[in-house]
Amino acid sequence: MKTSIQVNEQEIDNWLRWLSDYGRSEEGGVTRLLYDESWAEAQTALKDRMEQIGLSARFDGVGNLFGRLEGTESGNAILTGSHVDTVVNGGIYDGGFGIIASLLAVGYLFEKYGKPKKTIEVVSLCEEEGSRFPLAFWGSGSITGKYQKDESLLLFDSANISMSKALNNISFIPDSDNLLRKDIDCFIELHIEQGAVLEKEQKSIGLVSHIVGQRRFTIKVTGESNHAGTTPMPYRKDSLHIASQLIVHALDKASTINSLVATAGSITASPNVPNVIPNEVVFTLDVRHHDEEIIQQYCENIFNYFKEIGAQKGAAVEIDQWLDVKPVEMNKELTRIAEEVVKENELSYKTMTSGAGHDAQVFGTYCKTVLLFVPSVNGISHSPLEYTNKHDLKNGVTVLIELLHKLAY
Ligand SMILES: NC(=O)NC(NC(N)=O)C(=O)[O-]
Ligand SMILES: [Zn+2]
Ligand SMILES: [Zn+2]
Repeated sequence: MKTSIQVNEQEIDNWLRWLSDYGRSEEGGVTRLLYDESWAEAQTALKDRMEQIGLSARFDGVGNLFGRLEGTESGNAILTGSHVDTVVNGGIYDGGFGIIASLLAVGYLFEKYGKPKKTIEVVSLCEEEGSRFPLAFWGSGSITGKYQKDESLLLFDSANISMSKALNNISFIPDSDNLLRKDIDCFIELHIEQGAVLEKEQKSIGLVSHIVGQRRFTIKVTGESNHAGTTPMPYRKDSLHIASQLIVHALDKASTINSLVATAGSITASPNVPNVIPNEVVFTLDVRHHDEEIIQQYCENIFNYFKEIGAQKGAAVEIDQWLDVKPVEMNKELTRIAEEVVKENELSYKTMTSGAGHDAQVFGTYCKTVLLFVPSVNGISHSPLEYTNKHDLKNGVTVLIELLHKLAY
């Protein structure tokens, strides 16, 4: 039997477009990087929205924003939301949808049923993508104790601005210095799939059983600058030539391992001049698989090769790992309840693994966690072309409302 919940499709779309105006890029995407101006404006505007729907809103010391609807019974809070930051020129749904959906869901429940038994908190997590500083999941990582604030504040972005300076430049008032939350019952994240599986299989909802593990590295190859015309090929220590060989090896090797993916997404050469042999190349490597052992073997293998090539060519190869998130299984019981809701609403669904990283992965090792997907048109994400049909957004919000209703009322 279908339930009587009526969600207005247009309202979801309006709210998403409203949020995406903070950081709108020329290409029609969104760039909201941790602690930049658009980020600060978006969080402040979200705080106002929270207050408008009757939540008591507050920031913690790293800029996570919580909107709390106090329950009538004492006990730990149900947390629902996603991340407010984006990649550079990303889409409007990644992260934003989970926050907007949670606000709409909690607003709807409060209006229709009044106070819940269990406290519900909507969270707009400050950072997940790793787009500005060499760390990711800063929001969920701070709440769950994965990160120590003092150490992370010493990190620098590509413009050489420290995280501590970036944080000081924006004006939000944290309500306490305490980041770690010990009063969370469970975390619910609704997110776009960012892949094409649901669309291809014509399913409305994805129930995530596992999230892949992920490691990220920055690799620096130091060779020697010299004249591009007078230095014969055998005499060179060309850092870009060496880095290319390393990248090709890493990616070719990845292609031979089932389900493993590796990406060299960022590269800079110095001095980056046409007629100078580059003395230094810095590139990143992002490695993912659902089996930690396979990630481990792959990394050992390629980094041995990196060292060998470096030694052979007389160049230094430094490998700095700055992200390590393990593959995580979502909570079976919560996922079963979500499945029940999906079935009650006569929605088609698929149980699946997530190849993208999510805050749910960090919460997943800390408290009961469920991750739900709605389809992405053409599977496109991290792009201004990211899109989800309005009726799919609506299905997601409906499921979230009912799940929260079952858990909190
Ligand atoms: N859902 C995401 O887009 N997550 C991304 N960001 C992190 N931190 O994993 C990613 O790269 O998969
Ligand atoms: Zn993303
Ligand atoms: Zn995301």
